[in-house]
Amino acid sequence: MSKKVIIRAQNLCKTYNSGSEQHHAIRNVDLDIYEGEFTVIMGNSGSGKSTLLYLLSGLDQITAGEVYFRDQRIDAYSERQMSDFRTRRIGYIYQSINLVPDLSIKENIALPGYIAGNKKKDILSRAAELMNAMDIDGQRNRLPSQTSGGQQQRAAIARALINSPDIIFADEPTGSLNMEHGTAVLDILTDMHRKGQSVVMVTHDIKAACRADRLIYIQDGKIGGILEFDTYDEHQIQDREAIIFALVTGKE
Ligand SMILES: Nc1ncnc2c1ncn2[C@@H]1O[C@H](COP(=O)(O)OP(=O)(O)OP(=O)(O)O)[C@@H](O)[C@H]1O
Repeated sequence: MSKKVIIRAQNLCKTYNSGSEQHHAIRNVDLDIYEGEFTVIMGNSGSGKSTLLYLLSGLDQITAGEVYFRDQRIDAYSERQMSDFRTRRIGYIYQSINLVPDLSIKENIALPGYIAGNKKKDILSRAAELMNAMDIDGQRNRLPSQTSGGQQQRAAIARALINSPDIIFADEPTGSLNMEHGTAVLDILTDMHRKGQSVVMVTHDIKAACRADRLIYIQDGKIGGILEFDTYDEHQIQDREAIIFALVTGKE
């Protein structure tokens, strides 16, 4: 069966201008992200991973090239279409978690549902289902500051899922977590992917990268290599780690 493309980038470029200086962060990238796959993006610090994630998800404007979501060109969207795309089609998980400090865990999770204009009853039942799945039911009425980093990141994942997005983008979702919490978050993402969710995750962590169906290595704003794997199986983790390590160190 042929794979379906969910996000396509063609000749994608991003240049940052700071004063008289220009920095070409993404340089002529052609890339397909497939429906239902767990795609991982790796690369050195400053190689352009976060920038690429922002461009593929429509969170930042491209300098040149084209970005497609299925057959629609998102870089040509009107402001209204883009806002609708961001609210309904994608879920974004930030390394810094980014929960609203004055809202409870439940209110944070529900917020994008209200922004999308969904019915309160539906939002609350979906939020309850997600809090249960993320094991944060007991924290529902607490402020983020009254919960652990792992619970906050699980709440951020629930928030990203509230509108049942077509694709989840996660920028180093385990970066601020200890190993136990980080593994729990990876297990949740892997489980979502097994149920058919398309996931794109940036990570520095080779163990986390082992969850990938497809690994994209970014080097100086270009694609430096791509690895394709079979379905993730914990028993193959050491082999997979060695393959990823060889790609990453061979390119540095
Ligand atoms: N707003 C900006 N203005 C100017 N330069 C920027 C801006 N944002 C990023 N850059 C530069 O673009 C390059 C790519 O940045 P990006 O954040 O995408 O890298 P990254 O691979 O995600 O890095 P890290 O792993 O350290 O998070 C870097 O050299 C960075 O300094």
